[in-house]
Amino acid sequence: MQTIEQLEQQFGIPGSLNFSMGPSECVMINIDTPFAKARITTQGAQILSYRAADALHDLLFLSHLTRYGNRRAIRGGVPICWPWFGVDPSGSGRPAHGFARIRVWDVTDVQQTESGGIVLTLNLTPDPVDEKLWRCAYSLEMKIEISEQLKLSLTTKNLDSECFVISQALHTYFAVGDIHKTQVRGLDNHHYLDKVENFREKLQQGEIHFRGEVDRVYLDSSDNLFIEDTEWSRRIVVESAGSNTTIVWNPWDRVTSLKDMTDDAYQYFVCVESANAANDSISLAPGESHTLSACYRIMPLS
Ligand SMILES: O=P(O)(O)OC[C@H]1O[C@@H](O)[C@H](O)[C@@H](O)[C@@H]1O
Repeated sequence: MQTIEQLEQQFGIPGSLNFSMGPSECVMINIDTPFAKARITTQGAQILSYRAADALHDLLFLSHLTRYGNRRAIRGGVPICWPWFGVDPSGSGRPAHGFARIRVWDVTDVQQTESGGIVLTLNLTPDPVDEKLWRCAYSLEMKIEISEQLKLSLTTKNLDSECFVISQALHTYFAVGDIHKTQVRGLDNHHYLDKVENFREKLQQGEIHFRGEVDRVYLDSSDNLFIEDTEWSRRIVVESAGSNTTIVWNPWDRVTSLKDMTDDAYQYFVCVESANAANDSISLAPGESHTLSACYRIMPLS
């Protein structure tokens, strides 16, 4: 495992990027650019915070009660669900949303852009500890660009001699001022699987409002999405590529069953996840690769 000293020596940029030890020995990457401040942990290559220089609020929600540490899922920011999204598709009791979010990733590259942004690369490679969970050889790379936008891209490469199938998601927890005053636009007229009603297929009409638990897998959704938050007067633009599925999730009163969130936490976030899931799972032949990416921008709500 890379130590703080090694990381600092190899990748630190005085004044712009440093490494520190967070709770439960999670390595934190602290970034300060002219555009935004951000915090990322090598646990799950998870972005925990992104706050634009002139912004009053973080783009991302992070639970006060989240737990940290090896093989624990962090509640908030941008968890990476990989190599499967949701419950174990084989039904054999493997962890929900795969194992990428509970593993420590390696930092492999840091670049500063001409305008002062930062591009960070983290990699995950097979580890004997996960052999029982996933036998295929792969490489997984996450690139995170911190600039006036937050850009993410997750590339899976099949290094095996056999084909394999993945589903995946960038399970982003967007912070909102008040979920009651939030709507998601861009999914009008799209079919979705309603997980709250045992995956019944339904048709979205108009924008999504939140008045109770929402847990939906939108199919064939590749257009830009807009999270409009009147409490904070901001619109978040979500632009995805390599993805035809969007998950929209808010647990509402089911939050009380989640030990790593306070009972009122559901009021302050919505998950809008760029994904490949359901009929959009990705099959990769040996040597093939696939990139799932997302770009987030904040605009004033006029
Ligand atoms: O508690 P977890 O494993 O992080 O999952 C949170 C939620 O993640 C969403 O993506 C799923 O659609 C929900 O069904 C799930 O409850």
